[in-house]
Amino acid sequence: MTVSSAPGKVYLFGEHAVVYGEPAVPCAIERRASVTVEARDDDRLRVHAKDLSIDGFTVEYSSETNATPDVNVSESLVRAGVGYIDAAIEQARDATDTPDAGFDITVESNIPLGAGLGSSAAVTVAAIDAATRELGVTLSSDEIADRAYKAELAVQDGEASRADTYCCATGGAVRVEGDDCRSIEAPDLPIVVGFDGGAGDTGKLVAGVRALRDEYDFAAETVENIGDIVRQGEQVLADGDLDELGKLMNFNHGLLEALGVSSRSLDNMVWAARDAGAMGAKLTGAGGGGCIVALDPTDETKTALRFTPGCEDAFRAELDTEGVRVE
Ligand SMILES: Nc1ncnc2c1ncn2[C@@H]1O[C@H](COP(=O)(O)OP(=O)(O)OP(=O)(O)O)[C@@H](O)[C@H]1O
Ligand SMILES: C[C@@](O)(CCO)CC(=O)[O-]
Ligand SMILES: [Mg+2]
Repeated sequence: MTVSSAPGKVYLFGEHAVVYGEPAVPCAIERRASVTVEARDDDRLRVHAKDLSIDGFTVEYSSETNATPDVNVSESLVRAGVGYIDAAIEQARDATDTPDAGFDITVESNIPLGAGLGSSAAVTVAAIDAATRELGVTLSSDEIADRAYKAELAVQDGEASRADTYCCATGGAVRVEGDDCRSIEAPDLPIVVGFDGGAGDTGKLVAGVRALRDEYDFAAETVENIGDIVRQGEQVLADGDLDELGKLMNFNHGLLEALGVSSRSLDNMVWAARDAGAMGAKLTGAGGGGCIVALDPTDETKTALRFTPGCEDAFRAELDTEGVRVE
């Protein structure tokens, strides 16, 4: 039996624009997904994901021949739920040259699903690490990141950047621009996360931005402008100027809002954080619902968020310097 875990992440800057080759800066946070893998004697997969809740149902799913999930939902919905695990196992089989390897897999996570904290990347990265180790192969974190990116690409219909998967495989703060992925230095960041209890569909939101970008030149320019914010933000991060970092995060949120990926509850939480004195606040990840990230060294933002209608949870998130690891 092998257990691996990987962290979730927040974006300081650059989500969505990173899909079109602009740079982005995600940071791993101390919330992890953990995947337990046990090799089977046959070629079957049994996935037990007790946290997996899509539109209010929980599923324990086995992809064994003729097996059905223990809930009354369509096969396609369940497939969507376990798609990242299936794609991760495909990568692990390929990496170990064992196309018929079967596994019992258990996923446990304290990263909210579909909420912009990179739960899909964390689950995919941890599953690839655990399954390959279970078969006696140890991949470098760069190779795990590359394979996890390919798995995300497959599930998200060919629309994904390397940012989430590289960040959660490597840990810490990273910079991703196209295929160029690297770790960067970051000062202590007083990160506060607000969660509206909801989720957004990454694939749909990315497709929506692509449609706007194709239709309007100014939407394409908005994407490029996000890239300009990231380039400036990198310098500000290196200087450790948190007030300026916050201003740039606010600007980034405005442009994401313009691209149609915010929501009323995300905007409410962003404004509650700013009113409470946060240095800056923005949505994180694909958007549509889910989480915001704010910078505030005091407890004011966290407290204000807890009293904000539509905010279900608010917590401080420490930068996690460790990426994927075997437990
Ligand atoms: N605990 C878990 N157990 C099983 N599958 C999970 C778990 N957490 C996430 N997943 C998979 O990841 C999917 C959510 O990924 P999605 O990319 O939509 O959101 P996210 O990664 O949380 O947010 P973002 O990509 O915006 O950062 C779930 O539908 C499921 O397939
Ligand atoms: C929206 C997006 O930029 C980030 C999702 O966490 C998609 C991606 O980079 O694959
Ligand atoms: Mg994701």
